[in-house]
Amino acid sequence: MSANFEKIAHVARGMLKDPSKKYKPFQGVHLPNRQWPGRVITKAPRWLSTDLRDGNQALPDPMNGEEKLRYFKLLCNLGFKEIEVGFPSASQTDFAFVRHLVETPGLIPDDVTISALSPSRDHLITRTIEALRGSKNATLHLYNAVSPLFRDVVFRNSKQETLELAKKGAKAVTMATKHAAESTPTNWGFQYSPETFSDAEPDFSLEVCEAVKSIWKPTLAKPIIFNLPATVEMSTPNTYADLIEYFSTQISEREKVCVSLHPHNDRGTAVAAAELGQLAGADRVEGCLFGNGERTGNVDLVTLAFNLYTQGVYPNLDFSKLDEVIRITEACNKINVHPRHPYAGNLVFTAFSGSHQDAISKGLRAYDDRKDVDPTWKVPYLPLDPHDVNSEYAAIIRVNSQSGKGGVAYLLKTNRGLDLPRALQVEFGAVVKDYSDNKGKELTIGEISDLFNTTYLLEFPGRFSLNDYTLSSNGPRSKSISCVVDVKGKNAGRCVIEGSGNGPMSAVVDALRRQFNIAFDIGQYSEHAIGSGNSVKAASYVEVKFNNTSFWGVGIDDDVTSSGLKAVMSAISRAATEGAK
Ligand SMILES: CC(=O)SCCNC(=O)CCNC(=O)[C@H](O)C(C)(C)COP(=O)(O)OP(=O)(O)OC[C@H]1O[C@@H](n2cnc3c(N)ncnc32)[C@H](O)[C@@H]1OP(=O)(O)O
Ligand SMILES: CC(C)C(=O)C(=O)O
Repeated sequence: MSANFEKIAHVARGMLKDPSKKYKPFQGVHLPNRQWPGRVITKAPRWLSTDLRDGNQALPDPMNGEEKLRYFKLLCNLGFKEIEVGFPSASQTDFAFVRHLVETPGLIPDDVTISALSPSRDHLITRTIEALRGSKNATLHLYNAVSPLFRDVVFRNSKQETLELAKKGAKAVTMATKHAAESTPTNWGFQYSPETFSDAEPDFSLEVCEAVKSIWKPTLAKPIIFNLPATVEMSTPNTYADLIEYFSTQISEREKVCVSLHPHNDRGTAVAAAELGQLAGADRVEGCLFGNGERTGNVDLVTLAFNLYTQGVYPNLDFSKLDEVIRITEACNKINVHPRHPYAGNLVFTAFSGSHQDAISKGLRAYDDRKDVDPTWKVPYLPLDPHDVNSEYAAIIRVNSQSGKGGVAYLLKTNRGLDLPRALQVEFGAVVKDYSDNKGKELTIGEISDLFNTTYLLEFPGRFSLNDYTLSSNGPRSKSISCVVDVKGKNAGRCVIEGSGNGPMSAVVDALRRQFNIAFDIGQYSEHAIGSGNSVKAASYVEVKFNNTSFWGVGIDDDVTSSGLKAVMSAISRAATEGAK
């Protein structure tokens, strides 16, 4: 055997220039009158989480009982009403876990149905029913593969033998559940999966399902679940939808049948297959959180749920605390959620690039301004409001050398309440870009904030800093100012400067010109409050112009006049430093 593997590995190395001899295109069902392309999904399907079965069987280290219980509780809290809790005939861990659920009062909510999977083998069916018996609601899930490949290679069975295997299993299930019902009051449901449905002849899948149905005899009140797995995803998702529509329209007594999907993600299109499958008539979807499961995984139920939600359809699953869901699934599965995972990855609400940040921050501002009259979510680049999954807006915008002024300004606004005028955004954006380019890494908000303080001399004063001031009025448009100014560098020391003008700004310009012979004009000026109540502060931004060169200054103080004067000192100190360079 090992010699064979070596040989295959040797022959198969490298991609073929002409793969057409080795790989054949999938032949789908002929369905010229297909209806699904014209439909829209308007309601959530029935969901079944198979995290504890298909997900668990695919883990390098399957969950232990404690982890399974934690996961089960999570699934119940999220709103799942059908949960496949394991493959109890496979291991004592699974069997004991299912018994623990059943035997511990209150663990399984009354409206939750647990289900367990069994191959079509008598002793395994008996053991599975042994595990489930006593649960208020339980689904016995029977499966056997029906495709030609499995018939030929795995089972070496004819079609007839495959059909007989399914019938034998179905009969064994009927017998065993009847027997179990004599001693325990379980409300039994039945599910059959023609495994490898996606690669089977559609008419043969139908034939097997009809045979199982005639044994289980579903009613309107107790429909049978036919779960039609894309055990392996075979082709583009439309081909799966065709198979589902074909099955859904051809199966007899459709009203007594729940058509269920179980898409795997081999081609990366399980989500699309599940959505098109619903258009094609399916009522129910099986999958796992974040797409865990065999190989490339089962369909991701989180993505499916949010795909509905962002079309305005409530999915009947509540992922409000998405961070907690991620934490628990990562801990139990020991597999991390990818940072780019739809809706859930820790980078999916994050923009580093300047034009994205600009559009997002404008979009968020526009949304905030109009949401009371029009709550429709329309923000560039963000299909979901991060608040709906408890994410902080601050996490959306992160800064590196690809970022622009808008993102930086957004962070200063959200983290420090500083609403920078556009021209100052441009100036400081360039400062941040230089800094991050040199650093070659993402900047934290702490670093950006420190850089802002250093650049605009908010913590360590520059050449000129305001110590105190007195303002007096000489009439309606005439003010005199006296400022105590600390000077660093040349002529260092403390001095008092005096001047007058039609307001405090023009008065301080006059005072600086008189005392230090500094001639400049005030360009743009703006101020705003930061915070509210007793702790309110004022932030002032001023542009000073020396000939054609402008420098921005920033001042923050409890007192609004003081913040303006500080902004002037900040600007002229920066000009003095730049002039000295
Ligand atoms: C697509 C899916 O995810 S299906 C679910 C798959 N999950 C699992 O297999 C997890 C748990 N499985 C197990 O623990 C084991 O495989 C068991 C307990 C079920 C069976 O173990 P074993 O008896 O040692 O059999 P083993 O796993 O080696 O091989 C499977 C055998 O069952 C047969 N088989 C496979 N599926 C089925 C089925 N649905 N119904 C009946 N027989 C089946 C195979 O043909 C093979 O038969 P063979 O021994 O005559 O060749
Ligand atoms: C048993 C079935 C439902 C399955 O897991 C699959 O085919 O992928």
